Amino acid sequence: MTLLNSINSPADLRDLSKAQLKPLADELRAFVLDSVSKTGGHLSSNLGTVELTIALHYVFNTPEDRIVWDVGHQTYPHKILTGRRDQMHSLRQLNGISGFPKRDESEFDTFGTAHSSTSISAALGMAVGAKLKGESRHSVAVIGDGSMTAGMAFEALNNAGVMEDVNLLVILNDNDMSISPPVGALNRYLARLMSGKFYAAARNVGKSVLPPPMLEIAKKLEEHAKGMIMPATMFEEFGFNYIGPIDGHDLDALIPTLQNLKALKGPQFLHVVTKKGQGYKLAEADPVLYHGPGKFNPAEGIKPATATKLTYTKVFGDWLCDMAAHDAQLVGITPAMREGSGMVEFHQNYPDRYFDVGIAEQHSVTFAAGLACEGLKPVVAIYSTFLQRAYDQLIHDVALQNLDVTFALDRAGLVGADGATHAGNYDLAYLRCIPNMVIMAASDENECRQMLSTGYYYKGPAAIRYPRGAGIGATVQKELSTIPLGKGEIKRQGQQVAILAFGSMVAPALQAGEKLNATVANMRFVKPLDIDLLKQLAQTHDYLVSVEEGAKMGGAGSAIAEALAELNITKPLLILGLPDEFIDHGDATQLLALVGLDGAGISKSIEQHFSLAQASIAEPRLVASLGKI
Ligand SMILES: Cc1ncc(C[n+]2csc(CCOP(=O)(O)OP(=O)(O)O)c2C)c(N)n1
Ligand SMILES: CC(=O)[C@@H](O)[C@H](O)COP(=O)(O)O
Ligand SMILES: [Mg+2]
Repeated sequence: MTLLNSINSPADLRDLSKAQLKPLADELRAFVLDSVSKTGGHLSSNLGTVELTIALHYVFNTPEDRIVWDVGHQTYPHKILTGRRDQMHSLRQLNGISGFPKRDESEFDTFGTAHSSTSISAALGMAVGAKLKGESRHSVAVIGDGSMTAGMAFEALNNAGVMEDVNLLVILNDNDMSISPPVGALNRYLARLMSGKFYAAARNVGKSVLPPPMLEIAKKLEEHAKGMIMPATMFEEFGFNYIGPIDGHDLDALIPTLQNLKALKGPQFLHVVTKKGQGYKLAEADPVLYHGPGKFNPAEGIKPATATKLTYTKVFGDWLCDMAAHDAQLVGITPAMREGSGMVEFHQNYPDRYFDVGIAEQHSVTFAAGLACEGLKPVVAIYSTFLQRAYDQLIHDVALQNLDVTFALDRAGLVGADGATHAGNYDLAYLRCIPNMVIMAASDENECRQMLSTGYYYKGPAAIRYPRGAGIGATVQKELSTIPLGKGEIKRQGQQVAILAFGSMVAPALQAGEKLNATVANMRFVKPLDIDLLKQLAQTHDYLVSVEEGAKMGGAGSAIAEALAELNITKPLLILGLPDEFIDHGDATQLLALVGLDGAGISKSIEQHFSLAQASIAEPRLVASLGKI
């Protein structure tokens, strides 16, 4: 690893000869594979951006020139070349480096990303910022073909295409893959562009050898010629100078092309073609499996899992198939997360009722609204964090019209290795204030299935939230039974303290309940809240505690506080949940313990808050004066 070890910043890279870049790429690719196999993380996309990363840092004067990586799951080569090689072992772990670009991690991470399709907007902002400040630096957005499908990318193209004198380069990294195979008309269009490869390649050869003044003339001639022999590309119609497609693994093509593009003014568009998983045969053959693997042995590849625990995602996927068999009106929608949302089987079994709409969360929700208008029963399977993108659609298109759409909200709460960008911490707060919404939080696998049926049969918008990964190991019944709307249940009867727990917090609340001899209620519904149960618990206990795996501000605890105020009940209430700060990556169990949301943390908070340690829990009268109904 001699070359790679000598690169501690892109300045070192720029000291290398062009001949050294290919061997460097080989070392970098081997390093990425070795490193990800030890930590887990996004693999296929990173193997595919090795040469592009080298070429960008070689040609552009980073960090003065800005590179904005879309999503940022493909930035491991970038991290390695920008001084973080020795920290890769800590990737996505507590106190380690992030799996995505982060502005406070490195000056080379010009923009924090992880939710897709933001790069062109951000790079355009930087390009206009440079222009307004009289600076001549370049801004480059690198966006994948999957991420290109989102409306936001087109909003940015639309804006950028009329800015004639900005130093903006958009690079489309086309590997003909999203996480799963790409979908939609854009994908079909890009394939058509690829089939015009010969013409495009011929153009590029001319462009890559000509000096800038000649290039301008060549461009004019080419435009003239194109007008006669073939239509301009869509990107040219948007006002960009389109170059490509070129081979994104060929440094001899990438470097001169980037050098030439750097010399041109105005919005430039480079279409590069790469292979997801490049250089590691197993990932090339199955880029889906190797998109975001856990640890594995690269010599053997990922082994089929033996007797893995049932995940909530699988509970949803099974329920979807069963409900689809039961009700022909059911249609399932995913914004580009077929595997992550557990919809592979549904896709296989019900191809005509399965809709992968691409990375288009906003569209997915309004599309569901339209289907509901026609009497169909749409189920939108979406990660809690990605539903944030479709907030107006949820309010304006679904809830306001009280349309019958079921939202299966996966990855609710802390997600672990992906960190703050992907944490589903806000759904309870942002959903709760929307009229007509029913909101449920599953405390175990069987309840998740029951809640999905309950939400499905509720005639209006309903959301069921459940966490990433496995549950507590509850047996899932086969029938499609429901639970009574707006009704919680008491799981443990204690005294003095009543813990009102939501979803994933029921299990640790029960542990705390054992320690404190507290009553524990599984509230089940954040909306409608079980007011009768709340009143009963307030009447029979001295202290109330709410606990949720979500932002404390505006969440389920706030709902309880509001309800108590409306009922004119004065009772000490401790609200436990996630603090008002972004929580970085790390193991989810570890993170929950750190924020005090494990059994020990919950009981400790209760003891401290109500000074229960000093006052014996067996003698409740000693502390009862703190509050009364
Ligand atoms: C708004 C949003 N929706 C969904 C995702 C999940 N996601 C992450 S990467 C990805 C596929 C992106 O495809 P592409 O941009 O082509 O990159 P590739 O994985 O092919 O390198 C998806 C759907 C996301 N990060 N952001
Ligand atoms: C980059 C991205 O957004 C996805 O790849 C995400 O990391 C998947 O998360 P899960 O592993 O929870 O499905
Ligand atoms: Mg792609």
